[in-house]
Amino acid sequence: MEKGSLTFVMKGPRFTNMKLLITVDPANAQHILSKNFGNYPKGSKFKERFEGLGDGIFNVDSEMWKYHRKMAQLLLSHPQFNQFWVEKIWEKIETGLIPILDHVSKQGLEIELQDLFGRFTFDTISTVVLDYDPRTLCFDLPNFPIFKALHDGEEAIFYRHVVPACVWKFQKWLGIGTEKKSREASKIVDNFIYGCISKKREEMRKNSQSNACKVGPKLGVDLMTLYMDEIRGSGEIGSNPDKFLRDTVLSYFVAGKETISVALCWFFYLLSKNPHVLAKIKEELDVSMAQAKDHHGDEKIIWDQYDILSRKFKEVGDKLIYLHAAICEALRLYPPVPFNAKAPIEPDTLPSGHKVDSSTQIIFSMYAMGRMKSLWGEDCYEFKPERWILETGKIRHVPSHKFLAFNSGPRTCLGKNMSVTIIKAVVIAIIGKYHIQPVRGHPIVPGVSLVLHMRHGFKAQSRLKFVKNKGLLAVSKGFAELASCACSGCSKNFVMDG
Ligand code: HEM
Repeated sequence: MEKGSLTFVMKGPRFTNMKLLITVDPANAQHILSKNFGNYPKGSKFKERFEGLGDGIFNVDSEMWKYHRKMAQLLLSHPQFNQFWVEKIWEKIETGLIPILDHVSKQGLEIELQDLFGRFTFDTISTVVLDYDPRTLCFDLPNFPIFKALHDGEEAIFYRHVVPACVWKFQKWLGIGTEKKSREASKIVDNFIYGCISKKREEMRKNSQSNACKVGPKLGVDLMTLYMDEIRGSGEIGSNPDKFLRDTVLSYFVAGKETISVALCWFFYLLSKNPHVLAKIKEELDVSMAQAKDHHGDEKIIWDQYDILSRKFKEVGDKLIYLHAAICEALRLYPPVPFNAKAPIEPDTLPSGHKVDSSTQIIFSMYAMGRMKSLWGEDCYEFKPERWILETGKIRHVPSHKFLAFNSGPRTCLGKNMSVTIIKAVVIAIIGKYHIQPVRGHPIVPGVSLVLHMRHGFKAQSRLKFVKNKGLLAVSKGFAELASCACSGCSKNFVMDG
């Protein structure tokens, strides 16, 4: 594609009236996502394919979309919200992720990191969105039906993108294939979310009663509390507030869960293939930690003191320019959302000269755009964080219509900063203490779906790092305190020999 035009047109079988325009041209991206934004809403086709998301932010246009965007911005600028989710993330790292990595490292076991990171982000997103931690991180990585349900839902949506609408609609009518799975998945997801909604209502009721007599626990600063507070008596959300809340919450799960976990997988995979980048990240981290230590003289910061790491995170995290660049670089090569689809309402001519109308399905391939010599240079296939750093040492600004990982224009991802911060926290917590390596011979290739998963998962081995004069790092503080598993389902005790 790169040698010729950056845009080409494909027609589907005659009876389907399918017309696909596939583009990797940044000028087209800028035109569709920003300059002529009004002509490219999500539209009815998108809504049909993603119908399970109902009236959540992903699926809606116009006033409803503005309403969701306003609410999200209200939450993101809430003074306590930032503190709330950063604390929750470190808590999850300390009590969920690290004990499992300690365990597998000491026992010399293999671990499926895609699954592990998926559980970590599920618990984290659930806490941030619902103020409820489902505690799915467990030594045995047992099955939670909600994971399969989310996976089946995603598969069905992807399927709807690749077959003509008449085919999947017929399957839906017959109740077979991915459509059948998706219907069953919906019930599981609904049970989970509606359960959380009623629990939250009960908490709010108790809270308002106890507030009347000025005692009682404070409610969290999560997304659902904010929406519940806002929509009381609001006419903007239709006649079924619980259905509206369910759609809203589900959209955030879809937005955050898989995207961050696959970003983490590809990041650690790239580090394992590029030890020189890992060494530079560690070096930068050591310098920042030493500076933080100097500022707080008496505190001795070591890798397994997550309480101190988390308190210093704001101070240290923002200074980690090389790590930030490495994260952007990984997202360039492996964008968690690998493609995006759009269609115009009115006929239009794209900057590439192609004419489009409402029957044209426009597809951007973010995956291909991240690997184009014309955009990134001859070394575009290399993992080179340096390309993101200016001579002044600051992060280079790359226009979002060229680096589309977080979308561009008015519908830019709202979780961008949060995602980068979560990835930074996990990387900081892991690299100082463990060597992560893919299991030899395990195939690592991208799958074909809405999200850029590793098709066969990420089987890895984790070894405890050897530190000069200290020998193997001790079992983390979090784990030493946790003799039993921290998940919600098993009551196993894991007694570790130091
Ligand atoms: C590495 C992680 C992430 C990546 C790569 C990513 C990427 C994207 C992309 C490509 C879109 C545009 C989708 C579309 O138009 O169909 C998007 C939208 C969105 N993202 Fe993210 N996302 C990430 C994490 C998150 C997180 C953690 C949240 C919040 C919890 C979030 C919230 C949203 C929301 C609310 C939208 C819809 C914006 C709108 O339509 O106005 N994202 N994201």
